[in-house]
Amino acid sequence: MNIALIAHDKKKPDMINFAIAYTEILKGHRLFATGTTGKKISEATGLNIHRFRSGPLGGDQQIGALIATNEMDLIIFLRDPLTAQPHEPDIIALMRLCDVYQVPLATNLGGAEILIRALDEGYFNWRDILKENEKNDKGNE
Ligand SMILES: O=C(CO)COP(=O)(O)O
Repeated sequence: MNIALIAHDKKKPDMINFAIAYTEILKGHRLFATGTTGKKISEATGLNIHRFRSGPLGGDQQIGALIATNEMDLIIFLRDPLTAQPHEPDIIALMRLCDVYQVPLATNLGGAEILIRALDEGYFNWRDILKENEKNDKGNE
């Protein structure tokens, strides 16, 4: 599965602890992240992560573009609900696309824990079926 990991500055320690705790699960998947989040996670865990731009410089939109083509299967986005972000429209756009494409999204650690365990137990296999159907639909166009 393709997993995006994103955290606002005050949530980066939570994200790093999460990535350390679930390294064994995460390393079995393709990982993507916004710039600074990705750098910090790979420094802390050694995980191989494809890094996009930093969030305020377009990273959220880059990940959004992959959601729109159904190439993202899980988004863990530890948002800071108590600090204003200059790129709030990009954040809202990313979350909106998750809703458009039914992509599982966790915006806090509680949800992230549930989703990563569900992923590990195979509850995300429907994503493969969905992507396969989409490929077949395209082939029939
Ligand atoms: O701002 C972000 C998400 O909106 C995260 O960006 P960074 O990972 O570059 O800090």
